[in-house]
Amino acid sequence: MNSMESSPQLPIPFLQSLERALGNDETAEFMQAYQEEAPTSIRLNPFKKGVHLDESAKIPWCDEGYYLANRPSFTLDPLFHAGTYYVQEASSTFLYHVLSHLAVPKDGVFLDLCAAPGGKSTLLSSYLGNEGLLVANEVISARTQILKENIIKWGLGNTIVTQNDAGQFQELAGFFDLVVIDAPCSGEGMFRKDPKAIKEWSPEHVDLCAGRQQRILDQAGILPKAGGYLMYATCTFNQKENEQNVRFLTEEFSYEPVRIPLGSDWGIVESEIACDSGLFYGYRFFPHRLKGEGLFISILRRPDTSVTTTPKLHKEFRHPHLKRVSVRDIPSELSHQVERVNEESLYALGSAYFLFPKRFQAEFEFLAQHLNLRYMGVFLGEASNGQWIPSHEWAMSILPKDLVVKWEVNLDHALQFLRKEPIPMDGAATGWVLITYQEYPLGWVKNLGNRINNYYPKEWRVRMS
Ligand SMILES: C[S@@+](CC[C@H](N)C(=O)[O-])C[C@H]1O[C@@H](n2cnc3c(N)ncnc32)[C@H](O)[C@@H]1O
Repeated sequence: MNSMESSPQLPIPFLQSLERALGNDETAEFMQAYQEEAPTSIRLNPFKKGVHLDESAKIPWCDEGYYLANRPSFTLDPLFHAGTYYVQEASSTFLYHVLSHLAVPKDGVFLDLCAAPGGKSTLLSSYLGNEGLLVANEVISARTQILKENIIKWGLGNTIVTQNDAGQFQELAGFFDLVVIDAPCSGEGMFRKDPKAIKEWSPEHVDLCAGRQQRILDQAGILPKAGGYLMYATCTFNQKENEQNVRFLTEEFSYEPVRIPLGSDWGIVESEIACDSGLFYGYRFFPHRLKGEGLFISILRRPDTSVTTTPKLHKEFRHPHLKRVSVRDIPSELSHQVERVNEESLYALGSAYFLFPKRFQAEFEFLAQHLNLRYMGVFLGEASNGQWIPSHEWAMSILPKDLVVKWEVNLDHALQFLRKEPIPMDGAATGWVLITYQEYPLGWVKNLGNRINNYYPKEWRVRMS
C-alpha cells in the first residue's frame, strides 16, 4: 500500500523521508497509528501521593508514570490542581529510566535548559527530591510563567526558575551535573497530538530548527561538569535535528558515548551515531511501535578530565533586589507558622520572603549573579501594611504545615474554591485557613467571621463549569 495516498494531510516530503527511513510497510503502520487517538498518561508526584492507579497500567520505562483508559477532565480534578500528578506524554517519561540507570547523584545540580511547560523539569525535581537542586530555564516570558506555575504546583522547593537564552549561561561552564536540552524542534513526533505542527512543517523549517538547535548546543556543550551528563532530546524524527546535531556536539566538545539498556518489548529503536570520536547512541520513539508520541534522545558524558566550576560561599551576598535575611528580620507570624525557617536560608525581595535549601546557598548565590531569576525555592508570603499574607506557593509546597489551621472540603466545595467563589465554612476558626481536599492543600482563605475571602490566585482560577 502506498501510505502517501492514505493520508493527504501529512506533508509529502515528510512522508517521503519517513519511507526512506522505515520502508513502505512500516510507514503504513506509522500512518495507521497516526489515525488512532493518542494515549493519555500521567506521572505521579512521589512527594504528594494522592492518586492510586492500577499497576498494570504502568508505563514500562517509568515507575511513576501510568496510562489512563480515557482522557478525563483534568481541569475538574482538584488533585490535579494540588500538584499530585503531571499530565505527561509517555515517551517523555523515558528520562526516568535514563536517570535510574545512570544513577546520577541525587545531590547534584541539574539544568533543564529548554524547560517550559515543565514536563521534564517536574520529573527532574522529583528525582532530586530533598537532596539536589534544579535550574529550570525558559527563554520566552509567557512560557516561563507556565513553567513557574507547574514548578510551584509540584511543590518540592528544590528548583530555581530562570528566564535566559542559552547564550547567557557562559559563566556557568562546568557547573552542572546534568544538562537536559529538550530543544525546540519541527515537532514531527507531535503530528498526532498537535495538528498545528503539521501546518508549520516544511523542509525549510526543519533546516531552521536544526540551525537553532546547533546554536543552543554550541552554547550549552560546555555546561556539564567533569563526569556530568548532557541529554539532548527532540520530539522529531529526522536526522538533521537529531543524529547530525549529536555529531556536531561531539565535534565541538569532548564527550563520551552513553548506552542505555532497553526492555526487549518496549519498542524503542536504538540508532548508532558514527562520530569521529567514536560510536554514540540515539533512542527513537515511534507511535506505531509503542504507546507514546515521537521522541529522540541521546545521552553523552563529559570526560573526567573536563573542567568543573565550584562556587564558594561569600559572606556578603550582593544582588540588586534579593537580600539574605535571618529569622530575626522576618515577621513573627511567618516564624510561628512556617516550620524549618531556622534550618534553611531565607531571602527577602522587598517585603516578600523566600525559603531556600541551605546546602545550596553558595550555588544559588552564584547562579543569582549570572541569571535572570523568576522563582526560587518556596515563596512563603508577604508582609503588607503590617499584616502577614501567606502565599499560595507555600500552600502548594511540601513544607510541613502542622502549625496552620486547615479545613477539609468535598469535591463540590473544592471546585467552588478553585473557581475563586466563596465556600461554606460554618464552624471554622477565623483568620487564615488552609483549604484541603483529600488532605492535599489547595490554597488559602481568610475567614473574617461574617465573610470568607478566597485567596486562590486569580490567574489560576478554574473557569470551566
Ligand atoms: C520542546 S519544548 C520543551 C518542553 C519541556 N522540556 C517539557 O518537557 O515540558 C522547547 C522549549 O524551548 C524553548 N526555547 C526556544 N529557544 C530557546 C533558547 N534559545 N534557549 C532556551 N529555550 C529555548 C521554547 O520556548 C520551548 O518552551
